Amino acid sequence: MNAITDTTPALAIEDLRKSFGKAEIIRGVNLRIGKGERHAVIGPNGAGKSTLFNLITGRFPPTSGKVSLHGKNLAGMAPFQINRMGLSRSFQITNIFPKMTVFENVRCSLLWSKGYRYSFWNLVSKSRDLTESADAILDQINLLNRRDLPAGVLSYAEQRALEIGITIAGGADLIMLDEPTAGMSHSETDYIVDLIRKVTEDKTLIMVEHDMGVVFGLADYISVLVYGEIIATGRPEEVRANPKVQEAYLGAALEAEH
Ligand SMILES: Nc1ncnc2c1ncn2[C@@H]1O[C@H](COP(=O)(O)OP(=O)(O)OP(=O)(O)O)[C@@H](O)[C@H]1O
Repeated sequence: MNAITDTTPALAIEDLRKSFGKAEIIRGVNLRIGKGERHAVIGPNGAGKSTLFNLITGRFPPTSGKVSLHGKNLAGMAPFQINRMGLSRSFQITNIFPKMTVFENVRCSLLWSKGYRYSFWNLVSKSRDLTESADAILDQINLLNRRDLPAGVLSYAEQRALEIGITIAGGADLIMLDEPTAGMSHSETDYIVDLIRKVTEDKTLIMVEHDMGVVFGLADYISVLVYGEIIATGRPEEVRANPKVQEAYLGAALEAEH
C-alpha cells in the first residue's frame, strides 16, 4: 500500500504539549503544513515559538502529542536523524565557523548532511562533487565573490545569508528559519527576504519572525501562537482581519512597525 500520497502534509503536529517542570509552555498545538507552503509562526515574546521549533526538530522531547514529517512519526528520533529525513533549521543566533572560509562552511555542512564524514577515501572521491555543490549554493546565496574569505569578516547580513546557505546545503525539503531578519536594517531585510524566497522555491518553509513586513510579504499561511496555543491559522489577510489576533498580538505588533 502506498501510504504517502500527495495530500500527506510536509509536517503534521497533533495535540503537542511540552512542560518544563510545572509550567506547560506548549499547550495542545495542532498544525498541518502542506508541501511547498511558506508558513510563518508569529506571536508575542515568550509565547513558545522557539520551544515549538525545538520540539519539531527533536531537540526537546514532547511531554505528549505527535509530530510527523512527510507522514512519518518523529517520536524518539534525534535531531540528526530528523535532519537526514529532510528537515533543516537555522538558529536565532548566527551559527557559522568564523575562522573557516565561506566555502568551507558550506562544504562542511554538505559533508555532514551527506554522511561522508566517516570515510576519508570516500571523502576524497567525492571531493569534486562536493566542491561543485558548495559553489552552486554560494552562487544561490550571492556569496561566490566572498568564497575564500574567513566567514567571520562577512557583514552581519552576509553571515545570515551564509547561515541560510548552510541550512539548505543538505538538500532538505523542509526548511525552518528562526528569526532570519533579526537585527537587520530595512535594506538588509529586503535582501534576505529575496534570498529566502529564491532558495525556498519548491521547498516547504516554516519561519518564526517578528517583522510583520517580512511575515506578510513572504508567508502563504500564518499561525499565531499565544501562551502555547495556536489561536488562529490562515491566509495572511484572514489572520490580519481576525479580531482575536488583533487583540492578542497583531494590533500591537503592527503599531510597533510604524
Ligand atoms: N529549557 C527551558 N526550561 C524552562 N523554561 C523554558 C525552557 N525553554 C523555554 N522556556 C520557557 O518557555 C517560555 C517560552 O519560551 P520560548 O523561547 O519558546 O518563547 P518564544 O515565543 O520563542 O519567545 P521569543 O519571541 O522571545 O523568542 C518562556 O517562558 C521560557 O522561559
